[in-house]
Amino acid sequence: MQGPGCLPPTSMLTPSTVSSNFLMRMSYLCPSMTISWHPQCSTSYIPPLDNECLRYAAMPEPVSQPKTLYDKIWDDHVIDVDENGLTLIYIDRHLVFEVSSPQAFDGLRDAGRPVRRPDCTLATVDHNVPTSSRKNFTTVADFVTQPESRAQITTLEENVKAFGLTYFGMTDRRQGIVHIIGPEEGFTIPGIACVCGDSHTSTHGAFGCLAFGIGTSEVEHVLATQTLLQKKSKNMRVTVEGTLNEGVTSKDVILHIIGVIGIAGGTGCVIEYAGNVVRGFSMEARMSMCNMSIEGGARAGMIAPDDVTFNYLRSRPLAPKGLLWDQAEAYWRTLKTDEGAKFDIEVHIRAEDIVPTVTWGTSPQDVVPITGQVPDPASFDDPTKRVAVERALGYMGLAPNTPMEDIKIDKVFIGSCTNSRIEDLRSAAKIILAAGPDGHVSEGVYAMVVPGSGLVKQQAEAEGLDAVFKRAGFDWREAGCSMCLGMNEDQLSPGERCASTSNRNFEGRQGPGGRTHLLSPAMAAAAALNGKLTDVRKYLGAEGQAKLASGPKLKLADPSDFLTDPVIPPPEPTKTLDDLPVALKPLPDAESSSKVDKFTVLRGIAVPLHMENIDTDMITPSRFLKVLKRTGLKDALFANLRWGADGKPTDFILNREPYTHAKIIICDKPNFGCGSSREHAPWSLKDFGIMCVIAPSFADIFKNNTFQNGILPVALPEDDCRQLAEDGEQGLELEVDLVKQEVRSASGKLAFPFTVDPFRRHCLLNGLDDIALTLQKVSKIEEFEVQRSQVWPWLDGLGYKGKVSIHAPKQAKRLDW
Ligand SMILES: CC(C)[C@H](C(=O)O)[C@@H](O)C(=O)O
Ligand code: SF4
Repeated sequence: MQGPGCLPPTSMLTPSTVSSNFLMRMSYLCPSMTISWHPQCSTSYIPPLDNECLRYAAMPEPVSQPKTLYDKIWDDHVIDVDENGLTLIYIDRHLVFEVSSPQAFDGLRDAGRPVRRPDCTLATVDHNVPTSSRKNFTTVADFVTQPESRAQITTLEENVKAFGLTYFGMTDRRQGIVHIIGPEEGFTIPGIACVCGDSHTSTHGAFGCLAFGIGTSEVEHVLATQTLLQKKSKNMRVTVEGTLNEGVTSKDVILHIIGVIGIAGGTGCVIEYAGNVVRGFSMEARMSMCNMSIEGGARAGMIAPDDVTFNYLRSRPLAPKGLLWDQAEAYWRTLKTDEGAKFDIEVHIRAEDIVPTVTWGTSPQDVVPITGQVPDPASFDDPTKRVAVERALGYMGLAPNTPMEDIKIDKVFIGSCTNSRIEDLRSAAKIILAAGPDGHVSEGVYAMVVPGSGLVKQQAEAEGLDAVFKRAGFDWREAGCSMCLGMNEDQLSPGERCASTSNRNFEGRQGPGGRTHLLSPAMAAAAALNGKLTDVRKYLGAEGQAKLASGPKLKLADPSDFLTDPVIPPPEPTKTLDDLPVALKPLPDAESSSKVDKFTVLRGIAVPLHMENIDTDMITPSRFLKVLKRTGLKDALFANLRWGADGKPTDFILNREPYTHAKIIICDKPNFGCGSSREHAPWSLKDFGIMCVIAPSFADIFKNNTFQNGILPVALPEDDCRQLAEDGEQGLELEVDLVKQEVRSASGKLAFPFTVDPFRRHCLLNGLDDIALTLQKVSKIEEFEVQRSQVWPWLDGLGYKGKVSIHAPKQAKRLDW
């Protein structure tokens, strides 16, 4: 239907026939043009039209290659591309929290830069917050007893005031895990580029947007410029078709997928999840899936938006409203992979093959059906795999071939950004009710439920879920990351075994020596009731159904009843640089947070490591993430391997001569630096003196983070790494020559060429600062922002005045790129 005031069909553009890029291109060509959408018929029209506009509007769009969802979103964010494909992309939404931001704000302060788009930035506290009752909360200073946690929280509070950012603090009922609150508030919407200094930013891709984790240096880059320098990832599609078995949730599906593709299976890729099973999932279930894309090594995960997405978002406070909603929805409906679009990797999963799934080892890929057994290392032909399984079983305290259902547990954790949403809590509560009035947490087991946000908690309480949990002996807590990584008091003790709905089971993840089994919320509830890992289907049979039917009835509450807090523009920054408290004054030059040293040729002792999938929890455990600076992390490097429970040095290789002076790591197994985006991992490497890591492959975020800190990641074939590691074993030096792009042994016997992205090489060779380079393109950024406000007007946040100015950096930087 054509609405009144619409243009005649020849100049009428519907979102399905014309791409936003085309509209954008036209508005570039004809700058006086403004673009609007007609609310009733979702038709784009262009008033006022002059002859030039009409000429372009009448031009057919050039026939283009079919595109994937990722291609479309990527293309809509490109500001500038260099000859090597390095692209400056615009970032629409930035979530900030206390762990990965202090050094970034310091960097801004040091350079005299403001936050470019406070209207597109949202901050909260989650990792460090205690989850004990806040009934008697007065101040952070009184409530948070752990001094370093308190310092991180108060530093963020000072920073949001100083820089004028919207903040959900500990007294705000909207506070919660950063990946829960973004979607909950409608801050996350389809089609955007969304980042956060946290690897599980992939969660937001469930809305059909490009969402990925970044390190602290990149957080600073986004705060200062609202852009990022990125290389486009590969397209990967995982299609799940068929009918799910009883008791199988999206958590089981994603664990199964990671088991199939492996922890590095998605490296260098953005995964699109497709198929009837994914389409049938709720937004909560989709978020749990996309959340764990990073555990499959992918940069991001995404699902095309549809009615499920729109229905979830429509009433959210920060989602567009009225005419803007109509415009946005029309655009969002174009965000799907075109017929015939090419994927670099395609994976097909049969839903019928999936049963309730649980991990047995220390990597998210170590999955097994709950009906299965602990694997036997002897059954692995590949010696690397066999050694990895032996190590994992040793850590987990498990004997080969033990039936999974025989494994006793000490603790149960229902929470984390994977599984702490309302549906997760409902599904756990349903199992408790299906156990009948006698259903109770097994003796000797401690079970906790940590809702993902204050609003999830309130909704759960309105639905009576808290009463179900409490009656069954669960501890009902306040929102936060909690035992997912144990930065607050919620931790496992050494040797304790936990059934956990979180996403990482790395060594020491939930506390040094703690043992983690990943599973769904329903499986976690079943484990709590039984005291051991349990097939949830035992509670779903006729008996369970009867108990459910005769038990207390739960009412479903409407989330919009709780989303009633006023939505207000971000506050004005409260401070100028001169009024900042001493702790927030610019850092002295020596500690400046955005300085990169030059890297040309590095010669030094190379420490050999022979483990695959070395994760960043292993490189720098979570208890060292509480620093406010980038330094002081020398002893944090591989801390759980280097220091015994008594604090004394172990015989780990980095504690032995000559490796205490190592400058290079030579690892002969793939996927170095997987897991969390913590930049503390490269910081601790640097503090120890390691300036180069050589390995067969690297996880994407870790690799970016090393470059940002002047550390060179060199990828060489496994066999070359093995030969170099032999020299390392003998305590011989290696030479890494970035000028010639070659690694040589000291004897000159070995010489292996390598390649590095030309831009990154140039920056390292010259010690250049990314942010200063990006700011050279400020006019292109401004131009993009003007177009963005015209084509996607719903993306400007509240309080955006349409004009941002960037202060000149305090010190002159080298800008010769
Ligand atoms: C602290 C943060 C950088 C980290 C991440 O990136 O994932 C954390 O959330 C984690 O889960 O390990
Ligand atoms: S993975 Fe855990 S620690 Fe990291 S953001 Fe999610 S809940 Fe927080």
